Amino acid sequence: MNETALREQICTLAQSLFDRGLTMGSSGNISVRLNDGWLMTPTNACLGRLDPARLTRLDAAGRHIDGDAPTKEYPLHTAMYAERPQSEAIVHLHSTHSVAVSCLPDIDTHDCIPPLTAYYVMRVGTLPLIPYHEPGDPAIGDAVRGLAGRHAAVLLANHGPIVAGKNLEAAVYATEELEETAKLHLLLRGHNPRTLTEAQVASLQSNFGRP
Ligand SMILES: O=C(O)[C@@H](O)C(=O)COP(=O)(O)O
Ligand SMILES: [Zn+2]
Repeated sequence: MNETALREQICTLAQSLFDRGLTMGSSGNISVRLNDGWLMTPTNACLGRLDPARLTRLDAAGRHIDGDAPTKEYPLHTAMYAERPQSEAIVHLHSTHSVAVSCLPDIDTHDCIPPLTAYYVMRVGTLPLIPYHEPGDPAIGDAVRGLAGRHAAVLLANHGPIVAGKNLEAAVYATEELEETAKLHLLLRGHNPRTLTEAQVASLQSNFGRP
């Protein structure tokens, strides 16, 4: 896809996420890798009303080339890309149920949501928790660096998910699946749900595992 088409795609998918209530106000940010840098959503922009011409372009060193000022989470996005050469896009939202899970005191920090459905395992896999950082804190890059190579999605404590994909559509689908599974997880708390077995998860990973 050329840069013009990528700009249009970012705005179209961002608006779709916003219109369906998957992030609110000016929360959330999206980026896409280019040959020589990245396109990112600007800071303080509403994902429902992005202008393709005002998206931020950063060069390969993370310098602001044109467009509005970048999302304050650009160090988080660039750290994740550095660990994931196979990923071409990243989505961060404040999707309500995922944020709710990120605030629970008793979650498994190595994998915040159990394997409830096959589609969740196929799209998201395991979901580690990154300790709380202030939004925009570049130190979060260090926390992500140890995990993002092995995990396409991580959950920021008391904040929300950040999800990488082989392209923007894949990152959006995975973020949506994470949110729906977070909702299921909260609905099922206290009901001792049957989860997929280790063998079932291993089979899904080998048949459908994400890069
Ligand atoms: O939670 C935050 O402040 C950021 O992670 C966010 O979601 C929106 O920040 P900008 O992308 O800088 O608008
Ligand atoms: Zn955020």
